[in-house]
Amino acid sequence: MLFFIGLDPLAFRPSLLALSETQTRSHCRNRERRIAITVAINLALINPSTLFHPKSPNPSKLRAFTLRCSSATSTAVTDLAEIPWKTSDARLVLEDGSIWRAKSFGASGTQVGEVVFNTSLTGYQEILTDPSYAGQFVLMTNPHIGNTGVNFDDQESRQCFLAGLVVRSLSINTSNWRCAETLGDYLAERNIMGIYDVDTRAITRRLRQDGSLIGVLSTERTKTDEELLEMSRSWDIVGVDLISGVSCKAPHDWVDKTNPEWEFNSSKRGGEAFRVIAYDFGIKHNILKRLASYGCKITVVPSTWPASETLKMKPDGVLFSNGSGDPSAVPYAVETVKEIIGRVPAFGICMGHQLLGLALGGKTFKMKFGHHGGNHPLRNLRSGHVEISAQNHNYAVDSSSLPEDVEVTHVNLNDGSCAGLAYPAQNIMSIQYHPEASPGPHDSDYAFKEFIQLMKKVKVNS
Ligand SMILES: NC(=O)CC[C@H](N)C(=O)O
Repeated sequence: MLFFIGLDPLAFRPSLLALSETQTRSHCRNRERRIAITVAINLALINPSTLFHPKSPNPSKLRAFTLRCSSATSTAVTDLAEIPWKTSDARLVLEDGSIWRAKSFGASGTQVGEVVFNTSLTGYQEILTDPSYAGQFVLMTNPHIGNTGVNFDDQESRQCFLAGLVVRSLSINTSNWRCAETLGDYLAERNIMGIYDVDTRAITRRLRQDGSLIGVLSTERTKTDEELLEMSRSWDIVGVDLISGVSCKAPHDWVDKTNPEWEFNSSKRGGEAFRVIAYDFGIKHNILKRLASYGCKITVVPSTWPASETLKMKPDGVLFSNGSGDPSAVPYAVETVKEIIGRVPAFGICMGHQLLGLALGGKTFKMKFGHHGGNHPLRNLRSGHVEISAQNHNYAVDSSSLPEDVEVTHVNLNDGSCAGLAYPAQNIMSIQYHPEASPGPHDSDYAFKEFIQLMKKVKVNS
């Protein structure tokens, strides 16, 4: 390990830095130019006498190393994702009147959305491409984001639907062998705004205290704070149909292109085949991948696909997917669910769970700040087991509004909210969280197996 006083490339101030020499050498060899640039900047700007090597202080060795890094990267200086000395050029104006100055990355412009915080430590790319985040700014509580760049295999849908990304510290280095481009470039190409160097802890505390807030993100100097505040106060996400903007436009068969190397628990592939119709309210690819892995042949249909057409296709089961926005704002989807349940086994995930709750006669409500992250504990009330789950929702089913014969199967252990339902008489099961995770722990993967067993039971008895 190398310790030295150097220039913190993010804060642009001298700090005590630590680098693994072996790691840094291998980064240089493996064309990881950005970390080499950081090393070169830091080492070039300091007096070798301030270097401290715990094992063998050897300034000449370090100077030689500096030169190697500098020459390896001398043409790459303009490649830096963001220049560290950039000053704030963006504002996040929240509806409560607070103004947060930040630095921009990705796209520029002005964008309105609901600010939510996500506590996942990893998986920012899956989060960016989860359609359930449509209309929302995702604030990552993990302070360091962007260090693995992005690749094109980990996307959860065809595009980024979220309103923007808020991070504390944007990594100027990308270090991962799968990295295809930097996070900043990826967002800019998709016209998604991002900000960094903003106090994400303070914003998170505010959201926890006051609940989710609408905000406006802007890089436009011509817009006054008052104009942006007015914009945030005249926009709302409640009661808006967001699923029609994220759903596919036509039915299509899911072709699983997953490289088996990346597949979680692929041993079940090739088993008994079940024909599943998956309603796309903003479906994540990993739900389809997991179903395929359990032996399902899947046709994905748009959110407006008539129930009568689905029933004509004679599926073994229907999946109601995750999706964006307020479930009570899409009565047409609730009607479709009502027409299907009782005729075919049904499985609802997140938005699908909420729509099933409404179709069964229950009510949904908006939570204070929702659940977004990969560390939510819940209890399976049937088995008594506790699972750590991946969650992403702002609405929930009100357990007390459900008819008596609907069973609450899972409960969130943080706030006691309804995390799962079953209505055995109609072969219905649903969960508020994400058994496919991505990102997140795989404790709940067994839910797919239970859906398979439900379809199998009905198939055998029919
Ligand atoms: N992931 C989801 O399906 C989200 C469900 C719903 N849009 C909510 O925020 O509660």
